[in-house]
Amino acid sequence: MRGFRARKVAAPQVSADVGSWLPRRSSQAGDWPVADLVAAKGDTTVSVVIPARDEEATVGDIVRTIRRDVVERHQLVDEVMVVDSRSQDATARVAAEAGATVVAQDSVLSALPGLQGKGEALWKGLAASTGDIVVFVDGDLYDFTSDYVTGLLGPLLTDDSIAYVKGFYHRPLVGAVSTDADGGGRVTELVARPLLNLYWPELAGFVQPLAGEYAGRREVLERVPFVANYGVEVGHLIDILESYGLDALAQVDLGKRTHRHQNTQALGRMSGQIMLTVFDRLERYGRLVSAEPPATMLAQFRRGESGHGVDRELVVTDLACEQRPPLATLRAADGTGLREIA
Ligand SMILES: O=c1ccn([C@@H]2O[C@H](COP(=O)(O)OP(=O)(O)O)[C@@H](O)[C@H]2O)c(=O)[nH]1
Ligand SMILES: O=C(O)[C@@H](COP(=O)(O)O)O[C@H]1O[C@H](CO)[C@@H](O)[C@H](O)[C@H]1O
Repeated sequence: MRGFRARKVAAPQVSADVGSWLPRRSSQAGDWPVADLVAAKGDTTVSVVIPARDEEATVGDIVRTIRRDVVERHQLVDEVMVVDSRSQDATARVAAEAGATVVAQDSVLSALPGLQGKGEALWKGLAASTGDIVVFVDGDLYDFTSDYVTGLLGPLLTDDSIAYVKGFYHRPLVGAVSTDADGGGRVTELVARPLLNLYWPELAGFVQPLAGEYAGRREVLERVPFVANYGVEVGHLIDILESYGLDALAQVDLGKRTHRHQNTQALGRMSGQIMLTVFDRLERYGRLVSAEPPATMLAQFRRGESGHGVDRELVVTDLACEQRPPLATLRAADGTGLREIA
């Protein structure tokens, strides 16, 4: 019998577009020295907006680090704002004592009914802040450094063709007794990355598509909707890709990110919110038309009082959420500057 010759099968590859985008639009925080950025800044103004719900343990150090390094020592950042997202703890006081401008989420654009969620906090922070460039930083970070801010600003202050920059990092999963060096980003690895690779393979090059640290030009951020809950990040990536193209997006390696982790039931709800956002965008951009809209109720089971025939507590969450419209449409409709109605 002739020797069996395995058919040479080419190794799977990302698309040529992603393959060329990766080296062209990826950098590291160290590529952007703060002195170069101050020189490049000119009269461009920069706001850092920190969404914070019950982050009294961490928000103060984040604000102090930003103020020390890139407000006082180097005049790179013009505004440090914390959006108090209906906190039940001392987040607002801790942030104010650290030197942040603190706005209560529901006090911004208060003529509108307030919504619950991270995206709502970000949208309100965008409306209340003033910078030409806005940097978003989560308020639950443990090893935050101002490199996060300079790294995200680098591409935006030096290349007008870039509209939005995502951070990426190694993401340890810090447990009570051990740490998994790359175990973090569970929703990213189990939900967001597979969905984006299946339906928006143009975004396959993003190392951390759900990164909570990112920055954008106000003129772009005010022209995209904000999903009010945890779907906000994936919604941004898809909407900005569709409206501005892949080359308007970039990413910067910020090293390592350690943050407060939610439990898996909470991440199950986050996953559902992200999936609903992706399904909404699939319909919106005509990439998939479903015969039936997805349901929005998520039933979860946890230890607790028995019921419904099982020795578990049944917890049902409605994952549906509103999407805040692009802020620019509010201004257009109102005919005044947002600042007046913020
Ligand atoms: O309704 C919300 C939910 C979250 N956050 C903030 O958004 C950031 C990221 O949220 P979280 O840590 O809950 O998400 P995770 O990082 O666990 O995915 C944190 O600073 C939260 O305090 C907020 O301001 N309002
Ligand atoms: O990336 C993820 O899988 C989640 C959960 O992270 P961990 O598994 O707790 O490290 O965290 C991110 O996702 C949220 C939804 O997009 C963002 O809002 C968070 O800022 C980000 O931390």
